[in-house]
Amino acid sequence: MNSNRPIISASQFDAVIFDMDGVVTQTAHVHAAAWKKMFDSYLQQRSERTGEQYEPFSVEADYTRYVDGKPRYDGVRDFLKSRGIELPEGESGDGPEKETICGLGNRKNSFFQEVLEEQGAQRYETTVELIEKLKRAGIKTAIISASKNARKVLKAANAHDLFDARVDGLDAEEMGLPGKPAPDVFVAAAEKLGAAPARSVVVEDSQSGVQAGRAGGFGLVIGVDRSNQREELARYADVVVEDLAEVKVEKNNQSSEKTTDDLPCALDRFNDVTCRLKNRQPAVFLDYDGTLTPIVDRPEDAVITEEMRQTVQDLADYCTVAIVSGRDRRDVEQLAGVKRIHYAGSHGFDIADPEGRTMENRQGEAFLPALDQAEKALHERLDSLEGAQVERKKFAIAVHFRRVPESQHAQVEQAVDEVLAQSKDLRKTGGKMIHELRPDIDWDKGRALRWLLEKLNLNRRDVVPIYIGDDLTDEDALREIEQQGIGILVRDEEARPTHARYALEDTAEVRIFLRKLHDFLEEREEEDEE
Ligand SMILES: O=P(O)(O)OC[C@H]1O[C@H](O[C@H]2O[C@H](CO)[C@@H](O)[C@H](O)[C@H]2O)[C@H](O)[C@@H](O)[C@@H]1O
Repeated sequence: MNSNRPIISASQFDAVIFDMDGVVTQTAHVHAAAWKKMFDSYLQQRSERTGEQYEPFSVEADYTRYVDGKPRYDGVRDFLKSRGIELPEGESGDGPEKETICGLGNRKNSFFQEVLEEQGAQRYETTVELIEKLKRAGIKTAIISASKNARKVLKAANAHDLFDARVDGLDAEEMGLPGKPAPDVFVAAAEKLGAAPARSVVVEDSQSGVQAGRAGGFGLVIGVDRSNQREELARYADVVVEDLAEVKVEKNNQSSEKTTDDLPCALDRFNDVTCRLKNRQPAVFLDYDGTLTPIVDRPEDAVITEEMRQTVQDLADYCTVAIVSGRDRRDVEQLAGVKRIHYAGSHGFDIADPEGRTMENRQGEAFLPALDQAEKALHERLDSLEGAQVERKKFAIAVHFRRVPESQHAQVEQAVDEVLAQSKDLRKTGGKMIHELRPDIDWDKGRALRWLLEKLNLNRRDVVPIYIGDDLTDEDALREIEQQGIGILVRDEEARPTHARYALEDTAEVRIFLRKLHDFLEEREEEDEE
């Protein structure tokens, strides 16, 4: 069993759509018995008439070879050919008594229905267990099938009551839906459940089925490999399992309830990350302080290690990378020293492209006079206070109190509040041992991230934004990509609510994660080139 099990999380998905045959029900033995009954009786009649002897239908040898998975009439034709028999095609309306390809096919179908009634069908109990877990997690389920016998099969397998919605062969005919690999039946099932395809999962055991799931823009496509076709399924599936017992279900951890302590480790779940990246490209957004460098006493001492710098630089060869910092853009550009990437400074008010050209985003300019005034007033009040540090960024001012004795922290805050009171254009935000004054407009790291995605034409289904950050201001960005992307928090000792999905413990783990991501993308590109 795969130790990196795929996860269906209620925070990410509203619905799961199951294919019937091979995923929920096991009807191969029913089909095999019906084929045998039909072919053997036909061969017997023919022998009596012609005097020729024919080898009867063998379930072991002939089923997979001539009829399994094939449209009904193709199966009849191919098996008869193996016995040296050729028959006219006939028409789909031919009665079961007719000696035509269609007639014998229809005879098999009526035997199938008889055998189904006599012997029943079986269901995969691990699939049923998964459906029950999904229900408990509040995730809706639907069943789809191309078969016009689906209702009978489900009833025979005692699986007819398991689902919230159904789109089978009869429904598809009535609705005029094309079959797989067209995605229409899956999309219709999602619609019946009131779920968007992007927030729905498709579970399929056939190649045309996973292809349909991918074509429909479903958020996750799980291939179930029942017949040794892992590679073929993996062409379109995000993940392939041998059995649905491998799939985990996570109940909804509403962001407001979820805390940093609840997050699984992004390194342990790296397989989930690569699953999300199947046929998609990441766009990586990185915070600086606390993420690429450990937090230190003085902001000017937060120097990136050469190893980290090189890792980010290498990653930038394979995907879009941006450093999104609260620092002044030029300051963080210099400290990070990574070339040919995007930089967003002052919490996203100041953005430059990989050539260092400022990107058009002029919202902060109007606030420069207010910031200049506030900077002056803060220096007047705080320069004499031991340990206090006023850090001017182009579009924000940080007041650091990490080195101020705790007994004087209130004094720092009071000074900041007094300066704030003098300006109607600024607002106060917090961070790690800092107070910040920023333009009082609806702009933050999250808005900047969205702006960059739009600007770089990365706001697409085949792009997965990944954001890594540690501070409160990073939550704006983590919230922005909560559904669409992968948010990773660099954890602190103290737990707090978060919009991240995974956690890393420190900057060393951030580097390992980024290196693994680089290696994954590099390997994938090499494989694509082969
Ligand atoms: O968005 P970021 O890149 O994480 O920037 C947030 C703030 O980081 C810096 O301050 C923090 O790191 C300092 C150095 O480790 C530390 O001394 C301070 O206590 C932290 O708050 C930076 O100086 C600020 O301008 C950024 O807003």
